[in-house]
Amino acid sequence: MTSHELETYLGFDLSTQKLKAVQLSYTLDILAQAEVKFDTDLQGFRTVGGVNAGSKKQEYFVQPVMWVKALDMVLDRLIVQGADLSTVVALSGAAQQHGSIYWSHHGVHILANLDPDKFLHMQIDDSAFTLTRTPIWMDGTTSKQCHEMEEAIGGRDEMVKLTGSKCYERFTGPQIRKIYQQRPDVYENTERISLVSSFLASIFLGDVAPIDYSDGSGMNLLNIEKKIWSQECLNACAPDLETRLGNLVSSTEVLGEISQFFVQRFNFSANCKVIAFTGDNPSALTGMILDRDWLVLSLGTSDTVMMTLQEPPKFEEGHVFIHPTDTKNYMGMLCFRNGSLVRDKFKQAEGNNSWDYFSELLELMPRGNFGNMALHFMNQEIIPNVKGTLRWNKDSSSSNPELAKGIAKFTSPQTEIRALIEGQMLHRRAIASDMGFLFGENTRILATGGASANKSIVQVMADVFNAPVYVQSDTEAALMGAAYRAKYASYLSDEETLKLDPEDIQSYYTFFHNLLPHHAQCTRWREMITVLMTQQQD
Ligand SMILES: Nc1ncnc2c1ncn2[C@@H]1O[C@H](COP(=O)(O)OP(=O)(O)O)[C@@H](O)[C@H]1O
Ligand SMILES: O=C(CO)[C@@H](O)[C@H](O)COP(=O)(O)O
Repeated sequence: MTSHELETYLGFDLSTQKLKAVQLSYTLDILAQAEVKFDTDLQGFRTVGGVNAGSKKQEYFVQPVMWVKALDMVLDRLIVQGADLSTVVALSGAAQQHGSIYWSHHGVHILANLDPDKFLHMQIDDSAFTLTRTPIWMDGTTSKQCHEMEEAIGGRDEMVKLTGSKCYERFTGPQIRKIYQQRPDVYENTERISLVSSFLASIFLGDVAPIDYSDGSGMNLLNIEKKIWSQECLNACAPDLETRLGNLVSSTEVLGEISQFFVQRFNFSANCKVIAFTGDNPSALTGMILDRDWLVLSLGTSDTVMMTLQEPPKFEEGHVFIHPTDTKNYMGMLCFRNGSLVRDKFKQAEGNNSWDYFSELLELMPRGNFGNMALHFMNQEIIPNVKGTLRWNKDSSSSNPELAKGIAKFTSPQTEIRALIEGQMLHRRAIASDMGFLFGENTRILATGGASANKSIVQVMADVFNAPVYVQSDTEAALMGAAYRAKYASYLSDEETLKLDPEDIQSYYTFFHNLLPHHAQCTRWREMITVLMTQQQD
């Protein structure tokens, strides 16, 4: 074994409910894994689903000290699992997007002066933060600030054009503005502001870490075409913000070497590199190792679509982030609220509360459902912003008053179920196309999330998207993506790579395919993938 082959990589994912860690070998096999669940492992913080609800409607926060304590624990658990951290050459991480952490002057000082004889949480305690209850992505209390920021820069279209998203309540810019307006003392005393991802990176680095382009795209503050902070948006948010945010970096940037604290307490090598941390959604895209032809369709509680785009679309209701591994490209993300919860309701109402029976009914009807169609937005949908149900049949046309009214109900449960699933898939396809995804011969769909276990639903997906569908059962793409980026960033910063002509430096996608040539598409997941469908004939 060469000395290179002994190298390992570490990835972290600080998601809403838990902190996870994985150590990968040189050949990307899992050596050790550990996790800390906030609700059960850190009960003192009284979280439900990883968060604390505030006294106001839509108010959600977390005490950042809980995350610090979770880091102490997850590293201990990794070691108990047999992890030898002295072999880690690079580490990176992912975290829930949009949350903001407010460092005090003391906090920044403490980061650089950690004592290896003490736990992290005994040093990075409440006094490290000017705000001890940090707003997270679930918080929806900033409608006023969203409106003000859009107004200030010339309207919603301008916000979408500059930052890739209209102002959303959970996005960091409106959240920071709320703190500036409602807690001016806190804002004044805040030395630096981190995202959850850069907060975690900061602890490893022993210094406040820069925000990366991809996660920074979820703030309504970053000009995604120029890859710089947008002065218009900063001005619309809060004064003297740029110095508090610091520089931006690419998501594969080497930030520096790990802090001495970790060398002495956990036996890391002093040369271990800390790579920029990013948001969990961009990190999930890197964990799947997909090229441009792939569309990810996650069928979880809500349905989420992710894609790579060459141009930033001016699309009001989606999110456009700078791509995490190819900064010339963009990542498009669409969220649909009426996903599994609607499918669950139909399973109960029409399918005897059984997925098997639901699937039988779905398969009873042919593709196209004899022209019977439906769209069910039981909750207010995000795209389009509507609520309600519309059913129609092959005789309905725009001149037909039945279309406007909608048909009350189809006559058979199988027609209902087929109309629901075909309607959902057609809707996702149409919006992905509006966002700029180019469907073609090479299109591949990667299905994930709870409902991707249902082969009848996946079959409809293949029919509607007219493309092969692959099912990914592993749900830890964000975590794996973090460890993969650690490896790729090590390659990019390796002396041999730095000598290469820029043309000869491998892209992220090529790098992983060359590394694991026996793995076809979706390298790391191959053993879990079943090709369920090839192209369908009409
Ligand atoms: N066999 C199945 N067929 C269709 N849907 C399923 C099946 N099994 C689970 N689901 C759906 O998966 C959903 C949960 O998906 P999951 O990805 O675990 O959610 P989360 O968003 O919480 O991660 C459930 O609400 C359920 O509707
Ligand atoms: O707000 C968003 C994306 O815009 C969420 O997806 C968060 O990034 C939280 O992710 P999880 O921890 O729940 O996976």
